[in-house]
Formats: sequence, C-alpha cells, structure tokens
Amino acid sequence: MNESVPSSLPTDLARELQRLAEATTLLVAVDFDGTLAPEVDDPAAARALPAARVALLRLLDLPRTRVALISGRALDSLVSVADMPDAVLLAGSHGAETRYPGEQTPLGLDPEEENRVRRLGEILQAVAGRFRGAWVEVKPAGFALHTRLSRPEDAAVAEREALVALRAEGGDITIRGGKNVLEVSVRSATKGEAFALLRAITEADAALYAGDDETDEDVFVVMRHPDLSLKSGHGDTAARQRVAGPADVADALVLLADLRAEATLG
Ligand SMILES: O=P(O)(O)OC[C@H]1O[C@H](O[C@H]2O[C@H](CO)[C@@H](O)[C@H](O)[C@H]2O)[C@H](O)[C@@H](O)[C@@H]1O
Repeated sequence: MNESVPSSLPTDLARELQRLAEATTLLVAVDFDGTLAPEVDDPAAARALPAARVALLRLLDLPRTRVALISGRALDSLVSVADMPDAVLLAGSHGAETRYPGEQTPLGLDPEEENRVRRLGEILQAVAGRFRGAWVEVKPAGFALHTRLSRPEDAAVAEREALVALRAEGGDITIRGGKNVLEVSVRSATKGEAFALLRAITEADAALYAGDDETDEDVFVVMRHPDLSLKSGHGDTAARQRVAGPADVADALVLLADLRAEATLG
C-alpha cells in the first residue's frame, strides 16, 4: 500500500481505492454539492475543494481513466461552478441534460411540458413567498425549493405545503427530497440512469461514485462489483464506504490519483 495514505482515510477504503486503481478502464464519477464542494448558502458560490479539483484533473490526464460529474444542478449551473475541461463528462438535472465530448443534449421540452413547468413554478413561488428564507431556483425542466436559510420548523412546513399543492396539481411530476431542498421536475431522469449510461459510454470495467444526498442513493444501488460506492457525510446509505465530508472525499481522490498514476504509468 502506498505510504502517502492520508491518515483521515479508513484502511479498508484505502485498500479498495488500491484495487480500483488497478482497473483496466476506470470511471471516476462524483456528485458536486456536498461531495466535491462544501455546502454554502448561495448555490452560485459553491466551488470544489482545490485538492479535489486538482486530483480529478490529474485523473483525467491518466491513461484509460475517465472523469464525470453527475449533479442535480442544471447543466449550465454545473458548467459554471465546476469549471472543468470539456473532456470531463457532465450530467446535469439528474441526467436529463448531458455534456459529453462532442455533444450536448438539450432538454427540448414540448409545449405541454412547458405549461406544466410554468404551473409548478407558480405553485412553488406561492409557497416560498409565505416562508422567510425560502426561495425557488429555476431549472430547465423544473425547480428547486430551497429552505436552507429558513428556520428548521418553517422549512418543514414549507416543504409539506409544497408537497400538498403539487399533489393536488397532479400530472406527471417527479419530486425528490434533498438537503434543505425539494426538487420538482417534469422529467423523471435519475442519477442512477445517468451513471449506467456513463458506464456504458466509457466501457469502464470499474467505477468510483461518491455522493452525499438522497438522489445519490439511486447510483449506489445500481453499482456492482468491482465498483466502489462512497457516501460523503451522515445519513442512511446503500454505499459500501463512508467518509465524513468533502475534505475526506478530496483525500480519497488524491490517493486514487496517486495509485492510478502508479498503476498506469509505472
Ligand atoms: O446533485 P448535487 O450536485 O449535489 O446538487 C444538488 C443540489 O445542489 C444545490 O443545492 C445544494 O447546494 C447549495 C450550495 O451548497 C446549498 O445552498 C443548498 O442548500 C443545497 O440544497 C443546487 O442549488 C441544486 O440545484 C442542486 O439540485
């Protein structure tokens, strides 16, 4: 085992990273908020920890190694905050929007979907207007009702009221919970589907996926041996390994970049 293993990492995680580094073709896929980037009040101000970003760029330069970000953010927002080279595969809006080398998939909502998006926006804006600190982030196929800046008791009621109003509206709506956020979309893409597609596109025989939130569980449950699923932070998870948060995720990526360099460059 590499002697530069950061002390914060559990030994069995380091061992699994070593095994992953020896894959013929490796996919390194990571969630953004809460995993690469510590959470902040303004989503536009979130940035990956510098050590994590550098490790991903090193991995990107190594032979038979692909790097991807899978996020609930709108693709434009992910492009802006992640600031990654074009060779990094990006899946935004939980995979409903993608930027893969040489192609960008636009959402292309039909008029009926556009109407539904408009209606969902009205519902969520009405709820947000009743609770101090609550606000609505606009996305191409839906919205995120943010309650991070609300009092916890207000946040719970705001989310409950939004759910009641959305259910009363009916129709084909996908609703997901998250950290201080309720995600509402007229498209039903999941990060698990995005991960499966990325695995197929890259023809990877092993993959790492690290994520921190409920929507990342959709990836953890479709991963298979010899993949490594890594949960960032607390909460129930189907992931095999867990670290405390973005600083430890950065340590894991640094170690993986070191080990992968050894395995592929000698
Ligand atoms: O899938 P992710 O990359 O983790 O994106 C999930 C949501 O992240 C953003 O919101 C969260 O992070 C913000 C910045 O730290 C924080 O202020 C907010 O409370 C969190 O919910 C983003 O704004 C959403 O669009 C993403 O879906």
